[in-house]
Amino acid sequence: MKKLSDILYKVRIQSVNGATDILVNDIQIDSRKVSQGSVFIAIRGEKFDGHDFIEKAIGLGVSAIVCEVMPSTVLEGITYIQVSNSSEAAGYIAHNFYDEPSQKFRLIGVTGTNGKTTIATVLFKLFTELGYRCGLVSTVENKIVDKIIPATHTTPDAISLNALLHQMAEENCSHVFMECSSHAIEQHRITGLHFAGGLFSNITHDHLDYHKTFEAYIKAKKKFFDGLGSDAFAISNLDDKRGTVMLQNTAAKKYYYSLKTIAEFKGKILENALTGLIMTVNDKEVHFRLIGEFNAYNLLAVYGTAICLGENSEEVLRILSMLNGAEGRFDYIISNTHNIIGIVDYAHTPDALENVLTTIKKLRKGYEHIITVVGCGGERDKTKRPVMAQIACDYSDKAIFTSDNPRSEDPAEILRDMEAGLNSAAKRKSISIADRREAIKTAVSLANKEDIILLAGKGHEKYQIINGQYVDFDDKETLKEMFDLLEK
Ligand SMILES: CC(=O)N[C@H]1[C@@H](OP(=O)(O)OP(=O)(O)OC[C@H]2O[C@@H](n3ccc(=O)[nH]c3=O)[C@H](O)[C@@H]2O)O[C@H](CO)[C@@H](O)[C@@H]1O[C@H](C)C(=O)N[C@@H](C)C(=O)N[C@H](CCC(=O)O)C(=O)O
Ligand SMILES: Nc1ncnc2c1ncn2[C@@H]1O[C@H](COP(=O)(O)OP(=O)(O)OP(=O)(O)O)[C@@H](O)[C@H]1O
Ligand SMILES: N[C@H](CCC[C@H](N)C(=O)O)C(=O)O
Ligand SMILES: [Mg+2]
Repeated sequence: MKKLSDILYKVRIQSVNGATDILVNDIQIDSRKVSQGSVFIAIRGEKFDGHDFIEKAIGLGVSAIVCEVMPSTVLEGITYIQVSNSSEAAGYIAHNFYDEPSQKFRLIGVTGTNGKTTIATVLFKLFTELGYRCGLVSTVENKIVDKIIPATHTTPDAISLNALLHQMAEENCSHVFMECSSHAIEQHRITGLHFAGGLFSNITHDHLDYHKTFEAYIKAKKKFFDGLGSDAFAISNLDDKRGTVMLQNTAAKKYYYSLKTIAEFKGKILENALTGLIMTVNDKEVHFRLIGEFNAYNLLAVYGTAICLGENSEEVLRILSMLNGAEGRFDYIISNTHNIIGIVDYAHTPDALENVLTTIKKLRKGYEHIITVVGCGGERDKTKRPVMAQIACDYSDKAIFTSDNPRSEDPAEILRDMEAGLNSAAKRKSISIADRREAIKTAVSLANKEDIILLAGKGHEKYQIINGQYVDFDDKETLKEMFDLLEK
């Protein structure tokens, strides 16, 4: 139970109708979840306007309403708080309601188009190895020390997020590493949180269906750094065109990492192979298990964070050199006798697919063939289908088109969309096999010694959504199974 007036701390209130010294036992942004004694915060969304559900929420017994527009009739016994921005209010209210969890540990936020999951996960692993009790909020999963809590979003809504952070505080976590998606920043899911540090990876064209323009997308990311306090640190990528703009107006102490120029955290790649990266980090030579230039950046971001958090440089590099990356992010296995390299990657956009295939091309010795297995999700942007199919063919010797969560769509129809518009060279290189298991089996059977197979799009996912049903499926396990068959 909390006193309503206490949880309104920092909220920009415009008017109040009713008593604020009442006790409330729950806060909700969804009218379907309210109960007796809840506070219902009405938010205008993409599909619905929470204000339309105020009456329904009152019917279910809520004690207070937080809204931007007062309803035309206000009821006796209900407290109405009119605020200038309900989403922002939800951020503050949730943080207050859950006892300001972010004040109880060091919270580090990671933002950028690519690399968030990798950076946050590697930080979690590093600090766990250093002996701390840690929390993780990420696309793949949320973790409280060793307990896994399934993730529904990259960054959950303000209420779920603060409830999760509260549990982390209860479990005595000292460090929490969290991905901050641009959607989350824009929708105030992280408003009210106290960050000890913020990290920027990079920014490329993405999510423009939501943010509309690239400038708006950049602004959304920058807002995160603008909101950091003077007691925080901010670490940015100096090699990214927007790296300095991100930190332009932050009150936090600024640091940069770079592979190209002088920076606080400076790296230089000495060797970049499928067996790992050899690079210098502030002049110290280290071998890492993570591969690819992009991971050299991720490692510098992680290293910089550890130093800003006061850790010992030698110890940090020693542990980092032993760590693997995040599940399903350039995750690879090698078949025993034939040395076929199988890479599982979450690349599910044209940009990410091109990125991962370019990296593979750079890392291979030259003679190995690349076989790519890829599909496109149902009920998702249809324009990416032919583009991803063409990219797969352009960068591979053979492409196998298959299913990646057709959801309610006909898999054959999605495959036809992928095939449409392929140039003739691409057509010759590609085949379509709707069953993903069969597609992987075919890829393995087509591979010669030391060839490289890329399974793109599903990464860490443990399911395939077909006809709206979740069916167990795991790219990496399936690949292992096929490799084992090969050995027999
Ligand atoms: C586009 C987007 O981000 N949508 C998020 C947004 O939903 P919305 O704006 O559509 O909300 P809405 O359905 O219109 O409803 C408005 C309000 O009315 C309420 N409502 C609605 C119906 C009802 O009966 N009663 C009721 O009270 C809703 O609870 C909500 O508060 O607010 C919801 C609650 O916080 C989110 O769950 C939802 O995420 C949707 C499911 C989603 O797919 N989001 C993706 C795009 C997303 O957030 N992705 C990023 C990662 C992106 C990346 O980097 O890849 C993430 O952080 O996960
Ligand atoms: N620093 C980086 N720069 C460019 N690409 C990267 C970087 N780090 C990882 N990648 C690649 O980008 C993709 C996404 O990586 P990751 O999951 O770490 O990022 P993310 O920002 O969490 O993405 P998402 O928004 O999809 O959750 C992967 O395909 C990975 O191979
Ligand atoms: N956050 C993305 C992930 C897509 C992953 C891919 N495997 C698919 O299902 O299309 C989405 O839901 O659009
Ligand atoms: Mg992520």
